[in-house]
Amino acid sequence: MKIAVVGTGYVGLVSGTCFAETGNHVTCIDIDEKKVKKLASGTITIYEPGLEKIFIRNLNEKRLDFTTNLAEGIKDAQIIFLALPTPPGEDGSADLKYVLGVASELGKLLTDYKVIVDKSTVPVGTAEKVRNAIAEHYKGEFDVVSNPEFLREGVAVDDFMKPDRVVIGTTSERARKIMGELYAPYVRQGNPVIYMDEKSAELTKYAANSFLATKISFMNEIAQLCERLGADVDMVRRGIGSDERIGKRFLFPGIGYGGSCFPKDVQALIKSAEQVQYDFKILKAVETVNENQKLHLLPKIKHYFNNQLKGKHFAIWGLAFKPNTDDIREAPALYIIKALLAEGATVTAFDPEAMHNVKQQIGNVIEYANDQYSTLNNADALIIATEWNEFRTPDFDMMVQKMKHKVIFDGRNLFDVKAMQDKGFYYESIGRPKM
Ligand SMILES: NC(=O)c1ccc[n+]([C@@H]2O[C@H](COP(=O)([O-])OP(=O)(O)OC[C@H]3O[C@@H](n4cnc5c(N)ncnc54)[C@H](O)[C@@H]3O)[C@@H](O)[C@H]2O)c1
Ligand SMILES: O=c1ccn([C@@H]2O[C@H](COP(=O)(O)OP(=O)(O)O[C@H]3O[C@H](CO)[C@@H](O)[C@H](O)[C@H]3O)[C@@H](O)[C@H]2O)c(=O)[nH]1
Repeated sequence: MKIAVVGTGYVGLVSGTCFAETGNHVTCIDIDEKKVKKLASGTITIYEPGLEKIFIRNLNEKRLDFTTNLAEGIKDAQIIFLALPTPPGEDGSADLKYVLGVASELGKLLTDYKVIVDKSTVPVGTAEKVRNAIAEHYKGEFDVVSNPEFLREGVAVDDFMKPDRVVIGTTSERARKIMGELYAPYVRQGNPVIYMDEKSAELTKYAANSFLATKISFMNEIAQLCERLGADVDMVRRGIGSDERIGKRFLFPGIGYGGSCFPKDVQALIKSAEQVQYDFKILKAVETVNENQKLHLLPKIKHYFNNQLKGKHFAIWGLAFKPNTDDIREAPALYIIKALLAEGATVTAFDPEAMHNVKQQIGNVIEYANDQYSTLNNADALIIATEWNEFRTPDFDMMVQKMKHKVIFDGRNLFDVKAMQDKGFYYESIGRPKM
């Protein structure tokens, strides 16, 4: 099939590459000239495990190409995906200006039947708005389908190639057939395609993210209780996770959920509810808990240093909002850094993939180290903000040699509490006894 993908960010690039991998011809379109130039010349623009290999393969086999020209990019496409940003607007609701802007441009360009697919995360009613924006300029036949994306950064290729499910929202038989054909290679791997109407598909995406965010905030509150009552959240997590109705996944407490999706999507669903006079109480609490959790380590740190952080030097391991990505959008580490700097402390940080993005965003207000151990020179304490695998079994002897004090505040519960005590560290983590 011939496919166009408008927007070549995390979702657009992964979707486009993975659609090419199953034999389709994909043209990716982006307004960012620099990005398109890089991609067209074979340089990948995001860090996503496993993506580069299939990106290069499909580029070389001429199933994948890149352009800034929308008209050229969609000319031969049977299906046009919109993988455009939907950032929070001023009031927190999803800003549709990118999606509707492109829809309107498409209206001026269409000359024959095409399926336009909302892959972006968009509020209920957006398919209708996209349809209207196109129909304002184009009187011929076309369909608008909602096909939300559920991939996670860091495992995006796997999630896309072997999705738990594919949700296709359309009431058009013609569009349903085309979308069914496109996703057939994935269905053959035993994963369901779930067909529904556009509105239900749109809401499914927000419901999924909000439910997962709720799970995390719930566990973060259980962790708070554990700290106050002397229980161990690791034990509680295992104890409840083995109940199949609860499930083992997404029960890890930490320093709050970040990323480009959960914070904005929870906020957008609260706003959508407000617009139909519904007060989504649970989600509001989920958001508040998360805001507090991002700085949960701060009082612990301040307490340890007798409220005197001025002049103290902190090492930070991990800047990305989660491991295996260079994405720092809403990364808890950035909130911690801001708070430490405001208290007069200094920071040296290391992240395997995200440092270039942090440098771009906050510049040289902190120092950047070339490896995890170099952050520790003269550090009064180490703060762990992202659970990269390489942080899990560090050389503790080397750490001790470099650090001024053997103090660790772990926002991701990487180490065994008792083992840290045996090694002589002062070690505080989330929802577990402190040693
Ligand atoms: N990042 C994720 O893990 C993820 C997963 C599922 C769904 N989503 C949703 O997918 C959508 C896209 O997210 P993302 O993370 O890929 O965003 P992104 O910011 O990484 O990428 C968006 C791209 O669109 C381009 N763009 C902006 N305006 C354009 C225009 N007029 N024409 C062509 N290109 C244009 C930008 O230059 C950018 O490259 C959002 O709605 C998001 O909520 C994201
Ligand atoms: O038990 C857990 C699991 C996750 N997190 C945090 O939650 C955030 C989000 O993690 P994750 O869901 O793995 O990453 P995303 O790439 O943001 O993916 C989410 O957001 C995407 C964009 O909408 C969806 O497509 C995915 O299905 C959804 O998982 C991160 O800050 C994690 O550290 C926890 O604190 N505890």
